Amino acid sequence: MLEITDIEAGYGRTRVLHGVTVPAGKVVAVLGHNGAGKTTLLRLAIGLLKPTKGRVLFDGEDISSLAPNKRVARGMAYVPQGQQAFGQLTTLENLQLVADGRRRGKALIEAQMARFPALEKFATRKAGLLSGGQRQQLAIARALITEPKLLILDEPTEGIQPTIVAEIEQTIMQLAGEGIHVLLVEQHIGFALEAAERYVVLASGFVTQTGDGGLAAASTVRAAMAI
Ligand SMILES: Nc1ncnc2c1ncn2[C@@H]1O[C@H](COP(=O)(O)OP(=O)(O)OP(=O)(O)O)[C@@H](O)[C@H]1O
Repeated sequence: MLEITDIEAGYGRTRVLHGVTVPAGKVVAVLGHNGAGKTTLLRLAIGLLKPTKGRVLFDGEDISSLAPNKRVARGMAYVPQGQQAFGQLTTLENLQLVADGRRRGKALIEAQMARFPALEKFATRKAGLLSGGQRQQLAIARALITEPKLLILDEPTEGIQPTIVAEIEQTIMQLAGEGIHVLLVEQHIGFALEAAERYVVLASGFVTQTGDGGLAAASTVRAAMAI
């Protein structure tokens, strides 16, 4: 699906990613401390940033210079940090904004409401009044309405109450079961490794470790991150 090979990228003259390679996998977790370059890597994956060296492959095709909208059209979806939603619109209206004009738009909304019962419960509530966790579920639901092959999630559990963290973890595992690939940035190592098939650890823009996911990898990762 997505393969990122030997990437150099940054902002202006500042190079942030140095020779970064991310293996393919159903769920791939990107771990690392603040400022390690995790968000930069996701921005590169969706095309908001172009590499100065290296390749981004999607379904075997080099998409390194493809614009973000074209990547979305090919089946990539990106949920940035921060539980973004249109706060003055209701939950349902937020979903309709993405679903309108799509064949089966109504069915796509219903499927996401079935996945996230809180969204159905609060369908008529303004998104600005939802909890952070519910808004994150809304952001993920909006992305899923585009029927992606690959969902890119930037810190989906940041600042969210533990019950919804568990629900989001369940969702990620379900998605993998449905054949949707996930590229995930997370600060919660246990959460990320439990869900991940593969992981990479980034430090100062370099990959310092890569391996198979699963909770057994947690101590190795914590040692690599010195925490
Ligand atoms: N738009 C930008 N212009 C210049 N430098 C940037 C920009 N965005 C990020 N950086 C720098 O790139 C480096 C990596 O930032 P990035 O946000 O990718 O890290 P991160 O691992 O996602 O951190 P966090 O966990 O805090 O979100 C940092 O040194 C940051 O200051």
